[in-house]
Amino acid sequence: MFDQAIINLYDSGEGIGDHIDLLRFADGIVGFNFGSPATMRLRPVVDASDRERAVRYAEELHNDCANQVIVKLQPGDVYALSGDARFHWTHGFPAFIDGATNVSGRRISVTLRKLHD
Ligand SMILES: O=C(O)CCC(=O)C(=O)O
Ligand SMILES: [Fe+2]
Repeated sequence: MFDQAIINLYDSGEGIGDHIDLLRFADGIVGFNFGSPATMRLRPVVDASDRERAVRYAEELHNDCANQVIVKLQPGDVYALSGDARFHWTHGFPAFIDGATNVSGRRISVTLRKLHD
């Protein structure tokens, strides 16, 4: 099903901004969380019907943030993004949350994806 794995390394004070993964990747993305616990934030984008636009401008197109979903990942946890969560919601790991670093120590993530044929 998957044909690639990306490994990301985050030190304390680092994160990844809200984004939608590129459309060249198929639906169904799986991520493993190792090392530090970390908080993932998902937010719906306004009018995600145009997927190209949603991917390109994901950071500016956030809808009502009260609608956001916070997922607290422990070491060894696995998450999956598919359907709306993959195409119509952004995901990100803020560097700081309420003034505190999201990652304490080092975090390693492994993300599995499939490129469209
Ligand atoms: O570090 C993670 O778990 C997420 C990485 C990610 O969203 C990405 O590489 O597109
Ligand atoms: Fe991503």
